[in-house]
Amino acid sequence: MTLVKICGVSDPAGFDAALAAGADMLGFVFYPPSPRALTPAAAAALSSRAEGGPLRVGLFVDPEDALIEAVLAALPLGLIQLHGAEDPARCAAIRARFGLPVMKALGIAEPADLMALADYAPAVDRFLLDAKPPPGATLPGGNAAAFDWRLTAGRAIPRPWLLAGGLTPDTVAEAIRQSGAPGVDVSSGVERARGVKDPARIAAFVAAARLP
Ligand SMILES: O=C(O)c1ccccc1N[C@@H]1O[C@H](COP(=O)(O)O)[C@@H](O)[C@H]1O
Repeated sequence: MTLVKICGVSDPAGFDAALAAGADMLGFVFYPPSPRALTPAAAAALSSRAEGGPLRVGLFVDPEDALIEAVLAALPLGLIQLHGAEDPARCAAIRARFGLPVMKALGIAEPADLMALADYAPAVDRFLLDAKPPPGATLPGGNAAAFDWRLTAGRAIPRPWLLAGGLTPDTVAEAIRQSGAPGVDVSSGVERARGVKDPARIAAFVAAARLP
């Protein structure tokens, strides 16, 4: 079954909808410039709405250790997503220091971009393959931009991976078919306004991703 991550959950309605829809992973953004950013305390309050359930993922962009420490003091995470310019050594250091699996996001626009996967593979547990930020974008992700899904078709990706970037309830099934992705991640495509999750779109996205 396709793994589904709903990212940028920032209010109770979005959290409850992702839970009810059966998402596998929930992403909390700890990157202040994002419209989806949470404080550690706000994320802890949201996360405590349910025991167990989806894996809680902390999304960071070139974080200082102190930020990760502050987040982990407030709530447990199951996975650290690194969505900045962290190199393999930094990924390995974060994984070792915090004893948590790491998912590295990489921007993909052309076949050559997939060559970086081999360098990162020993240092990380998962990959998230996203579009590169479009010109003028101020965030490194969460821009509703897609890359050519055929770039990963038939490619051996050296870690479990999620496809991200511009996915929506209407496109996710075709994206999975074209890319061969074993999992998907979405933020903008399940929002009714930038940074505001839409429960109906979350339900529709998870259902569409799980279609046979
Ligand atoms: O969502 C954000 O605000 C964000 C900020 C900084 C880095 C990454 C971010 N989001 C990640 O980007 C992917 C793709 O987003 P979208 O679906 O195209 O909007 C998202 O799944 C998050 O993992």
